[in-house]
Amino acid sequence: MSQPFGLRLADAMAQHGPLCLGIDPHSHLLQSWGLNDDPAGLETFSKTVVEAAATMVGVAALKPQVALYERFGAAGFAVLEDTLQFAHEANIVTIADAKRGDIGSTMDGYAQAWLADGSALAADAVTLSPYLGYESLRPAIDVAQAHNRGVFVLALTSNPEGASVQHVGASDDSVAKRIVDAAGADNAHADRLGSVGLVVGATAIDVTKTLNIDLARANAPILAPGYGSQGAQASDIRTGFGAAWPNVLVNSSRAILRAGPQVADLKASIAEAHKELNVS
Ligand SMILES: O=C(O)c1cc(=O)[nH]c(=O)n1[C@@H]1O[C@H](COP(=O)(O)O)[C@@H](O)[C@H]1O
Repeated sequence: MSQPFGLRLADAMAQHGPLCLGIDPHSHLLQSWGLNDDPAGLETFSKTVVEAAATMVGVAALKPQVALYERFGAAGFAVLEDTLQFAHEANIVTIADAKRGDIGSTMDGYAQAWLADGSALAADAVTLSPYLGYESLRPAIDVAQAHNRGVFVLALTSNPEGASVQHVGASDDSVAKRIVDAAGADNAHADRLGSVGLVVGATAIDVTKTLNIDLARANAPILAPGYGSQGAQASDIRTGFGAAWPNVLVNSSRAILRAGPQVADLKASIAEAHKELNVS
């Protein structure tokens, strides 16, 4: 990769808008597409989604959900490798949603798998969980920077259970605020947009105000899941993120994927989300 991840993502968002399409091959979706819930079905599903995204304007990034490949063991990982490669050849930014987090010494192993050149599983970025301590992620942040790749660190997740950990510390010193500040420090010297991203659920935007979190200052790409199936509305997301909105990548998975299996129907569903989210 010749440019830092943050710049590459900013370019993709300038070209395509703020939509990230999640590739979440749930068993029930494979079934509704008329596919078997097996590695062959997984492959057809994944390739169809990449094909739809690759042949239109509107998808800034693809985010395969690793757990839904991992459930098929080695065969699932082989399909994930091919899917990442297919997206790469189509010039689409990829985010492996693996939510990894470990003590520093073994975190490097995950970093080598998801972020190092030459690894078949390497994506443009990977999601990370900082709940063993933000600094335990340092090996992955370093590998990402060295290879012009990126990370998205969970700060305020879209699920209701996240509050019991992430809101601790209340208004001025919450756990989530510390994560956002730490990412901001890592992005301080980046041009335009840093490569240490944050995950802030589209369903959790209001909390950023009660916790006095200034997302725009972090200079971070912000992955915002929760649009579509989890109920967040496009206009509320745009308003809610305020000054940080230009950095926000809004994920939608099931709400778009259920339009399949025809590529044309998927494209229509992507176009609808793109239109809803796009301010221009
Ligand atoms: O890291 C994520 O992508 C993520 C973080 C979060 O807080 N909430 C969340 O829903 N996600 C992921 O985003 C996707 C949401 O899928 P849909 O609800 O089907 O749009 C799933 O792959 C989730 O694992």
